[in-house]
Amino acid sequence: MSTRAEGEIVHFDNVGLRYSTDREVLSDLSFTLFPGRFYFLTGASGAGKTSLLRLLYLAQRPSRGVIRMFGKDAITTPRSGLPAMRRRIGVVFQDFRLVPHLSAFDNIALPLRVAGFSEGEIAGPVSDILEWVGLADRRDARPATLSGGEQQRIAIARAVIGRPEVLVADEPTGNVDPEMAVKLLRLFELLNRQGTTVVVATHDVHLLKKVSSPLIMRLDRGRLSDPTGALRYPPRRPS
Ligand SMILES: Nc1ncnc2c1ncn2[C@@H]1O[C@H](COP(=O)(O)OP(=O)(O)OP(=O)(O)O)[C@@H](O)[C@H]1O
Repeated sequence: MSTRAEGEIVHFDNVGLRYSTDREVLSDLSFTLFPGRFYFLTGASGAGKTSLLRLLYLAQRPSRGVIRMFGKDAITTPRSGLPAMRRRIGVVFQDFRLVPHLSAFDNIALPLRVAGFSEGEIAGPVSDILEWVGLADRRDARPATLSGGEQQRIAIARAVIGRPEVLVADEPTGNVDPEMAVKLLRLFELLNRQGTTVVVATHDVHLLKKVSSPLIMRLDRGRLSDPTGALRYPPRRPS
C-alpha cells in the first residue's frame, strides 16, 4: 500500500547527514515537495546544497531521518529497487558527467536508449533538443572537444530528454553567459509546465530575479529556511 500523502512527491522528515564521524553537514531537514512546482535551492558555498541534492536523487543515504520519494520509503527500499526510482529523476550534475567516448548526440540519447526506445523514436527528439540548446552543429562532437558551457548544455539536454517526473539540477547555469542562462531557465520552466517538479540549486541571484514569485529553499550551514514559504506551499489543486 502506498504511504504517499496527497500531492506529495518528496518528503523529508528530520533528515541529517554526516560524511564521517565529525559534524553533520545537513541537520533536521523536514519538508515536503509538491508535484509540478519549481523550487530554487540557494545558500553559500559549503552550505550543503550538493549534499541535499544527492539525497534527493538517491545517490546518498542520510545518516538519520526518513526520506519518501514517489510515496515509497527510499531508505528501506532494497538496492535493487533504487534504479527504477532513479529513472524517474533527471539529474544535471555540477561536473556534468558526460560519457567521454560518446558524441553529444549519443550522450543525450542515452536515457532514451536505456529506457528501450527505438532509434527511430530517438532521432527526432534528440535533434530537436540539440537545436534548442544551440548545439545542432556539434552533434557529433565528443565532450572533451566542447567548451564548459557547451558540455553543460549537453548535460541539461540529457537530463530533460526523458521528461523526468523530477528534475534536479546543481548550478546548471554556472558555465554559460547570462543570455543562455535565461534560455536554459525557460527550458526548465517549459518542462515544469508539462508537469515535471524542478529543483535548481544556484548561487545566481540574477537567475532568481527572472522568475516571478520563486519558491526558495535556503540552506545555511546545513539547516534549511523557508524565506518564501516554499515548504509550506499547499499542493496545487487540479483545475
Ligand atoms: N564526500 C564528502 N566527504 C566529506 N565531506 C564532504 C563531502 N562532500 C561534501 N562535504 C562537505 O559537506 C559540506 C557541504 O558541501 P556541499 O558540497 O554539499 O555544499 P554546497 O552548498 O553544494 O557547496 P558549493 O556551492 O561550493 O558547491 C562542506 O563542508 C563539504 O566540505
